[in-house]
Amino acid sequence: MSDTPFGDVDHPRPAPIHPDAVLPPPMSSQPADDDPTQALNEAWANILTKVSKPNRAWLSNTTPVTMHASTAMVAVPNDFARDRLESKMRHELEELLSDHFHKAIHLAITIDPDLELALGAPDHEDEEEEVPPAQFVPKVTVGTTEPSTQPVSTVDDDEGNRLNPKYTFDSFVIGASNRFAHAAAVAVAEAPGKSYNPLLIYGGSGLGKTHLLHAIGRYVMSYYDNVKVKYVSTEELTNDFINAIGTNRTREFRRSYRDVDVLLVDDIQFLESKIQTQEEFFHTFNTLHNAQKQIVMTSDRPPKLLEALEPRLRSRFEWGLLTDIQPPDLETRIAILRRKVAAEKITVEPDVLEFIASRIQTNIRELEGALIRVTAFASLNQQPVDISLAEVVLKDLIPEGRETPVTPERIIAETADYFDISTDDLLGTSRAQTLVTARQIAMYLCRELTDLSLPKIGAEFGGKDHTTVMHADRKIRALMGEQRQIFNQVSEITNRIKQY
Ligand SMILES: Nc1ncnc2c1ncn2[C@@H]1O[C@H](COP(=O)(O)OP(=O)(O)OP(=O)(O)O)[C@@H](O)[C@H]1O
Repeated sequence: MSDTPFGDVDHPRPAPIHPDAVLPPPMSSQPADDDPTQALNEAWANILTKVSKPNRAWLSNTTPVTMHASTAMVAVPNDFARDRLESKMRHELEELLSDHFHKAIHLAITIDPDLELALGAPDHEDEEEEVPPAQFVPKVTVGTTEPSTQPVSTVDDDEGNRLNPKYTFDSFVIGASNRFAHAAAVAVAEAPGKSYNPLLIYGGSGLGKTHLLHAIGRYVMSYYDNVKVKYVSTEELTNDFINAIGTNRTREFRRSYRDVDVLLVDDIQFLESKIQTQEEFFHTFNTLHNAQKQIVMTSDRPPKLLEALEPRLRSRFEWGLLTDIQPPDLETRIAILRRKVAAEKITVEPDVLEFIASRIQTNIRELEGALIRVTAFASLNQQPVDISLAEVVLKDLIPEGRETPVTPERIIAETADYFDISTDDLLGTSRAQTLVTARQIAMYLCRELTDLSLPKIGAEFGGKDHTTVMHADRKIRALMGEQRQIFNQVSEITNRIKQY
């Protein structure tokens, strides 16, 4: 009996192809049948069209190397990609290769760091550098040595942190649909890095996830001394990362995401299929988590349904606490409208609030939009806000019958058509008054009628910044109650969009 790892010495198994083995150079002038490299190139191109969707993105960073007998060698840029191919895709790829070559094919995966450079990927030197542990020291109220149980100062650094001053725990209405998420958010805000880390809040559009994220940030900033809170949407995170790669500033990128005490990341479902950003975020996550810094994320789905997310990232998202937010019941919707009219100091009779709340059931952003339209219409016409008026206004907003989802393309096309301008002009940068108004109305309608986030809307308008969209949204909301012309324009365009 042989003691070699290859079994019987009389019948040695062929030496396995080491992933880093040097294989014969390709002979590109030969026909594909004789040229192993070309044969594999063709097979790989074919496989890219057949591989299952979640796996396809991973293959975009791979390169076929060559064939050697029944072994196909493929290069990937790093360990991360190799792990993924090994653990999730080997079986599928070998099957597809075997089908293509009509014989059993074994896949060998090698790492080619040049590939990473060619892809513009960052160096990995400081992937998970140590950062000092978080220290959350409560602010002390003047005249006492005890920390206040309430936030003791307002957050004056809104610009830097981009936390909406209206999104606080105080302005958040609690109901059965969001009670648990709210309690978890408060627990995290009171003891960041200690109670639940990470906290992940998931649920449908317009249900208050971003509101809670901002409320946590504002609370932490007002309650603790010298804390750094960073709020970011996943689109911004991805863009920052891509820019950092393009300008060789990945170290600065890392510092800006790791030199924080609380990281708030909105809409992490947009990480799906973004392989390099996932990898970068994985290391950022580890660095922050190891230093007991708090991470809070929102998503439209629970992590297990984020199929195109790297498994080790998905499992980390499940380390702490997962909590969902459901659409609010009627009572909560009425309470939200009441809170809203009180905050805006407007008077609307309870039966009208109930009517609006009964008509708009699943999205609180739409609920607020309906209230704005009803009160704007009443103010323009100097009419009391009653049910018959609300019925007229909401008829346009909620057409009878089946509704097809509204897309930004349709909003842009209808708005351009209404103002008799080209879509290029609408999406451009001209400051001519008609174009500015048309652009701002279209942005407002994207905010009101679609589920898109501010950065996503900005991207639809030729790459405008999210703050431009926010400004347009606020401006048109305000103008609707002041200028009949704007109200009519918004209503008519909505009508056309909805009747499409
Ligand atoms: N429980 C609540 N109390 C008061 N206002 C709420 C509540 N829930 C949501 N809102 C308001 O509804 C609007 C939409 O909420 P938010 O933007 O937080 O939703 P979201 O779940 O993050 O949606 P999306 O996934 O589309 O970004 C905001 O103006 C928010 O203040």
